[in-house]
Amino acid sequence: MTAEKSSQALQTVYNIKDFNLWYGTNHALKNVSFDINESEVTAIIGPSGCGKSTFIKTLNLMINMNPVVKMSGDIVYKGDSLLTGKPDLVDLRKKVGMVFQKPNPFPKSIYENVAYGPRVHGIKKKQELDEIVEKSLRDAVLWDEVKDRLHTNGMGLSGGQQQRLCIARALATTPSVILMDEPTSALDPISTSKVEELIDELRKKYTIVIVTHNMQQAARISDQTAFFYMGELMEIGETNKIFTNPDNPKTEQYISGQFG
Ligand SMILES: Nc1ncnc2c1ncn2[C@@H]1O[C@H](COP(=O)(O)OP(=O)(O)OP(=O)(O)O)[C@@H](O)[C@H]1O
Repeated sequence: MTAEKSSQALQTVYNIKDFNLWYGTNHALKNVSFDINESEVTAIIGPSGCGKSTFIKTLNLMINMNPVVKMSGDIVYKGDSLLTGKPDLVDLRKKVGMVFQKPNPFPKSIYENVAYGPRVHGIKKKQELDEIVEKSLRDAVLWDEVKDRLHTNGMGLSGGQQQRLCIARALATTPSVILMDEPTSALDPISTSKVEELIDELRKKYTIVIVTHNMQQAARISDQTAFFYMGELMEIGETNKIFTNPDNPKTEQYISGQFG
């Protein structure tokens, strides 16, 4: 957390209130409450099965694709309830982009991967699409590597480049939030550090929520860290504090590698 950020009043992007989620009878998230602020990186950490992926998939309601899921409490996104309101899912996913664990470019050209979202949202003019593609690829720090081969297949890029292409694809619809579910776990160390540098750039303009198993990564890149354990939010706080002086003994045990 940078000093200048902590001194500003940050807007709340998500207000999560007493949120519960069940897969059938499996109570996967229990009474989770916390806020996610604009222009911050929030890291979600915790052992396997604690509900990290489930939680991040609720933030753009991707979780609704699973018919056995039931939810209670609320997740309020910029003042609108995602549970009791009637959110327009196309619009929500335009504003809340998502990047997954394994890079998943479409089997199309680099250009088409990035232009796809804006086209779906009604942008047809070639010049406008060209500008969006260039800007998104620049913002994803991929432009220089691909500008001479925009019309070759995105699947032909390296894993790390593919992940930055997926980030460019998410940026192309001008979201305000980017959700990242273990975005570097399939990448080599060099690609990982490139994506981490990119996250450090993106934090200036976007609110980022990242699930990670890598605690050094959470400590390096996030402003606040939420530690989940068996579906409960055990502790949330400023990242420095969570990693140096957590309040909850379970957090201490997890970050010191005693389980997980
Ligand atoms: N599609 C699903 N159907 C039924 N239960 C599920 C489903 N997805 C997850 N669960 C259950 O919900 C709980 C939380 O799983 P989730 O995948 O969110 O944890 P996680 O912390 O992301 O784990 P990992 O770190 O291993 O990815 C687990 O008990 C899991 O078995």
